[in-house]
Amino acid sequence: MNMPWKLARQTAREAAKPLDAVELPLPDALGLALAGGVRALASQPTCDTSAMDGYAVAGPGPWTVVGRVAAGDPVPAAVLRSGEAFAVATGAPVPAGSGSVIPVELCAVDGVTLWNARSDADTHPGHHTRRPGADTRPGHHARRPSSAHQPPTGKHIRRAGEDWSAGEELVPAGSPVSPAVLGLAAAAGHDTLLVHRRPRVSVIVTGDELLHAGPPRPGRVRDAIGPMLPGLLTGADLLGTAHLRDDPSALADALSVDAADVLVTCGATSVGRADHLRRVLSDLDAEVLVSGVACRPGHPMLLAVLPDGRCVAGLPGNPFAAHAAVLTLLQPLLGTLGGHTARPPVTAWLPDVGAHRTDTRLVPVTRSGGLAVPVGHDRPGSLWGAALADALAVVPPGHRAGEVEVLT
Ligand SMILES: Nc1nc2c(c(=O)[nH]1)N[C@H]1C(S)=C(S)[C@@H](COP(=O)(O)OP(=O)(O)OC[C@H]3O[C@@H](n4cnc5c(N)ncnc54)[C@H](O)[C@@H]3O)O[C@H]1N2
Ligand code: MOO
Repeated sequence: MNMPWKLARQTAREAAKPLDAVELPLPDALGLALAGGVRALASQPTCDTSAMDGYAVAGPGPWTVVGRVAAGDPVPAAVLRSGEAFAVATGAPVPAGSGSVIPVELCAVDGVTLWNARSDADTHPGHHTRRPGADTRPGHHARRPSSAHQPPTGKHIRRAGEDWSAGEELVPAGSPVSPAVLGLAAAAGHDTLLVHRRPRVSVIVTGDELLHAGPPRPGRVRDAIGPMLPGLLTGADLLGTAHLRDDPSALADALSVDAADVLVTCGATSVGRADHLRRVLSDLDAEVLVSGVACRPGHPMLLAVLPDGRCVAGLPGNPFAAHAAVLTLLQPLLGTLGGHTARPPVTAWLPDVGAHRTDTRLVPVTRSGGLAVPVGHDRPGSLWGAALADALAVVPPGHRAGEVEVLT
């Protein structure tokens, strides 16, 4: 009795535990799952910092410029008093007592005297914003901006801890380490991250009829699964691919590769004379968790656990059936081993494609604006449809038109 498709996926997700956690330098952690939450080692910003090139000011203007601070400088020892200003660069620490920062393009400066030129222009039409160094002609008081306007407190100052505080959890365990997570972790003070190690996979392709180069001919077909698999082993390390004849003892030997966490077999899942997988697994005392799934294509797929804990994913020999089995069983298993939290399903609206009465159909589609469009060419032996598609739509038994899950 074939297992319902949803239950088979769930079973695969729960078939193993996450692999060991390892501390890796940031670049090596890319794509792995966090084994612990990323906590900030320091607040951001660590001190009150200017968000603009300009002048930090205290109290109402005009102000006297009493100092200067550049990016990379320590926090100035000075404490600004009302009527004082400090020239500041974007990213530089502002002195204690700073009420706000006035961007340089809104300032007028004459020697050490600073005005907020924009407020002057606002209240005295005809006066224009002046850049520092522009001709403000000392002594020509009638032409000087003279407003006592005080910019809103805190304007253009990034206060200490405004983004996050030291100790705060920024990204939860189980999240994938994306490029942005790497940048965030560095910003928060980390040189390394604690992540789950990547599952190691060995692939075993079986079949007397398979060719690995050149055109197919009557009785011989090109191996289409071997070339497809590496790109589908998301988040895993492929140790190697063995090509075997239809020979049970060779299959049993290949399944004893103990460097792998997961062994992926291709072919030999069915009931023909040369289909030895189930018998070999039984001889090896494997526990078969999934033996057939109620889905089209791919129903002979299987999942087993060897006595030493290594998992075996059995992909059917028909190439599109093998693709369906990877998305149904192998990817959820690899996700769990790699410590990845399951992501919520992605859905799209699919027209009526003719559901199966008892089995879930996996249908190659392209997606556009929430709509899934079947691409056809979806016979089990052909990867043509899957190659044109950007997802497989999951069509439950009896489904008509409507929203369905899509696998990518
Ligand atoms: N009596 C039954 N026969 C079959 C059943 C069944 O229920 N009862 N199920 C069919 C379905 S569905 C599938 S899928 C296949 C599964 O077969 P196996 O996993 O045992 O694989 P093979 O028999 O070796 O090959 C099936 C088919 O695929 C071609 N093949 C195999 N490997 C590759 C490869 N790496 N690249 C390209 N093509 C491959 C092979 O030449 C066969 O044509 O069983 C059905 N039979
Ligand atoms: O797995 Mo088979 O049809 O479903 O090729």
